[in-house]
Amino acid sequence: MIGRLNHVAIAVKDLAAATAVYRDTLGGRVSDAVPQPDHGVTTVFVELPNTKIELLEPLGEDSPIARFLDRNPDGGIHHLCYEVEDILAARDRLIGEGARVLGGGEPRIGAHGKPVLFLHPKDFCGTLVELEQA
Ligand SMILES: CC[C@H](C(=O)O)C(=O)SCCNC(=O)CCNC(=O)[C@H](O)C(C)(C)COP(=O)(O)OP(=O)(O)OC[C@H]1O[C@@H](n2cnc3c(N)ncnc32)[C@H](O)[C@@H]1OP(=O)(O)O
Ligand SMILES: [Co+2]
Repeated sequence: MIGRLNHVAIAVKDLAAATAVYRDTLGGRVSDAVPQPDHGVTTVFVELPNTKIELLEPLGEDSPIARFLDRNPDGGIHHLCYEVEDILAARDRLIGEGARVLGGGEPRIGAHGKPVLFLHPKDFCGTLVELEQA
């Protein structure tokens, strides 16, 4: 079911500083910062030859990454995003296997304009998993 690794997300308190680290210190190719109000984050993508790094900063009052950053004030790896051929079929299969699909199970449009879902970290080796329609 899961396919390509679309991105690895890193949550940070200071997106500009993190972007400078990936651009200047690591020599990465970074995108502009894009506010994603529906998701409560602002994103920067670092394009790599084989995948992407998604830098995330909280946006707004009840950002879903706020408590993660309280627990990890220096930032940290927040989630992995895998591509799937059919996100609704993947969702139904996962629910059938007892996995917790977050956000009521309805896909939402993510940073790449495609439907995404999130799976509870407690069901996936302590790792927050995002699925993106390929
Ligand atoms: C623009 C879209 C973009 C894209 O790529 O398209 C994005 O990626 S948007 C990314 C931001 N949005 C989300 O992350 C949505 C899904 N996430 C959530 O709904 C929450 O983050 C949630 C429910 C996974 C956790 O929220 P919160 O930390 O506030 O809940 P708790 O404090 O109750 O934590 C519960 C339990 O889970 C552990 N936890 C939380 N986050 C993570 C994580 N990222 N990785 C691993 N574990 C995590 C937390 O430590 C708690 O464990 P416990 O043992 O009970 O203390
Ligand atoms: Co993501």
